[in-house]
Amino acid sequence: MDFLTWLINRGGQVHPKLDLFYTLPSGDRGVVARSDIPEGQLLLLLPIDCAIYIPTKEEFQRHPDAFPNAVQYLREAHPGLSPFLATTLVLMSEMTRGSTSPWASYIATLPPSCPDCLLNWTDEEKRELAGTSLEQPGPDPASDVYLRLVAPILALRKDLWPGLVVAETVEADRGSDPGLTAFLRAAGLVQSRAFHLEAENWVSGAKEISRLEDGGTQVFLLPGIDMINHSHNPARRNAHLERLNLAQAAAAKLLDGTALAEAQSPPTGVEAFFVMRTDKPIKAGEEVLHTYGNLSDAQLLQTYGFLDSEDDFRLQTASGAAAAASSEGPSPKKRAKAGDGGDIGGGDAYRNPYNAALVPWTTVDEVCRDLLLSMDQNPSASLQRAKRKFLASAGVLQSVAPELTQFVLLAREPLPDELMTAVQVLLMTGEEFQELQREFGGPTKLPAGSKKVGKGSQDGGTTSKAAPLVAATGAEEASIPKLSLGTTLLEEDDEFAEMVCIASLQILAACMERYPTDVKDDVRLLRSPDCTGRKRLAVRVRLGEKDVLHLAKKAMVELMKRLRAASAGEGCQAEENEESDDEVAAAEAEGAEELGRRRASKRQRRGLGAPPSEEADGAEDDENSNSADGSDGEDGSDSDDEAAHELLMGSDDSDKVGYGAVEYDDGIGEVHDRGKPHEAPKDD
Ligand SMILES: C[S@@+](CC[C@H](N)C(=O)[O-])C[C@H]1O[C@@H](n2cnc3c(N)ncnc32)[C@H](O)[C@@H]1O
Repeated sequence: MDFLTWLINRGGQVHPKLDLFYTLPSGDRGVVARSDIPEGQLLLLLPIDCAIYIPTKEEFQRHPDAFPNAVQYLREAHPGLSPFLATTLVLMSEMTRGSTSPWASYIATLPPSCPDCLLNWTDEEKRELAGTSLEQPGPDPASDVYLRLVAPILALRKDLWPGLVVAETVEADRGSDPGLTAFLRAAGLVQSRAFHLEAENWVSGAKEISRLEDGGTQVFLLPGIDMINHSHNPARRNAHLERLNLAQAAAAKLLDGTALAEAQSPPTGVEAFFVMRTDKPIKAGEEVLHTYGNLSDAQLLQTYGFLDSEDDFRLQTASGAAAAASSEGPSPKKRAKAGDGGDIGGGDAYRNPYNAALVPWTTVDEVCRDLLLSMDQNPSASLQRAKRKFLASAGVLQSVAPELTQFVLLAREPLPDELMTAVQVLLMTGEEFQELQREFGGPTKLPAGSKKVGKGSQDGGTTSKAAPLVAATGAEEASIPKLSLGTTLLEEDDEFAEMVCIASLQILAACMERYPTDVKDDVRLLRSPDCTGRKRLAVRVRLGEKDVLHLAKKAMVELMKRLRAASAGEGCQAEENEESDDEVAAAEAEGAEELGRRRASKRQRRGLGAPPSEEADGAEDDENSNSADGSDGEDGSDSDDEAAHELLMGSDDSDKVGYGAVEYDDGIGEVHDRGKPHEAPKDD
């Protein structure tokens, strides 16, 4: 049966003017309007029983027979399996059932593979990603997950995956193992095509909804709807996806004329609908596009195997022409100086505003310790431990395995407050740290007068004056307040501020060093006509990360200049200053020893949050400057009854895989760890 007939027989709808399987000039497939389609029109409607997904316990208990046998088995025998892996196994099951599968018509529409997904990259190709957040040290994660988690399940219930030969070891040649080959194809398809209910995604900053009770975000393979491509560019996007319950769909008269409307009662399990509608008029020949989320280049590459068009990310020109995507570009004067193209890359520069760079806690810790050592301070191991524990309990580091925390720097927020807070705490003397702990009063007690704020709406806390001491984690429901030092202490103590700025610049420099190529090499490569395919994708990912580090460095220099100006009483506006690489370099080269000598005489700083006082400074000069050891430092909308859910695409198991994996360790899902103490800025 052809796909459209299958869909309509099952109560689905497709706009008659849509070509679902159009071959685009790029060779990829996409959905295109055959003739003009007005705004607000229904493009596709899909009853939920057409989707392949793992139901919640409640959904499953309501209609256990409405789901395929593989779903029943996995729900009952492997409830702890990540939704990503479980959905992959269900898809594999339907694929191996061939024409007997109720999804055979859908499966026939699927591409043979997701060509550039990282799962398909050779080791040599992956080496181009060295130093980036996509670098995968250690064994191939897909083969590892297959052997560890998937193969034993396949072997136990051969009837659910008929005809699949399961090897006990993975051959060096991946292609020679049919079980692994089938798994890689299904995993790539789920990764590049599945939707989750609203991104619980640090890049988009969206809310967490629709999770399975064992953790992990539900993912849905949505036949037909998954033919629609992504665009990051709001000017090109023209459609969006919603999930409606039965009453909502009926009220909107969406079911009129469908097989469902004629049925006396809907088939069991059909309690929701996925609906794709036009946001604006679509012209004949135009491609239907929606967004898979506000994703960094690394996320797009890892999950979907492509990057957005460079044209969509072109930075503003000196003449002031609007950038397609960047919401905050440098001033025209600065752009002109940078070659009309922004920070790195010269005149042809572009920037994905959702790009990110990761700064590992271990680098932050090491740089701060080395800086203190160079200043003749030797922070004891117990003080270091106490600080780490405190930062974890105060929400600055992830609570599970805080040492695996990676701070997320975004192009739009290059100096996250969590990083600045961590650096400040690490550079505090033992007395200062004790005082901070006393004032903070532990992770659940707010100091009097402090207030909870959602950080996402702030300016990133990097240059804001007198940031509140305690900020909530950003989510409305967050109950644990989070330590946020802002720049108050830096404004009060210029030498401490210098230490923090120098350490931060050294941290950024250390992160830049982990890439085997420098920015100039990458820019040169991108300009070369030979840099195509996967190599170009890799170069763009690493250049995007370096760009974020570079932005962070610039922001740090701005902060340093502003603090120095404020300290000198000039009231100078840092924004007006023209920074240069020389100044950045000079800031980095600042002698820590000299700073240490100056600071040693003022070790006992005034109380946290207290107003600056000359007497206090004078008194401090006579105090013993040795640091003491610190004390221990212990010291929705998922309901079907609600309005339509916004949906974003993605096999969002990312809090379970990749960095700092906690509950699941699939190792092959998305790259970014939601456990990171980072709250992304809201989408525009
Ligand atoms: C959900 S599928 C979309 C349908 C897909 N084009 C097909 O032929 O089946 C996602 C995949 O489409 C491709 N894709 C989507 N948006 C794209 C874009 N803006 N540029 C390039 N490829 C894109 C990528 O291969 C991605 O993994």
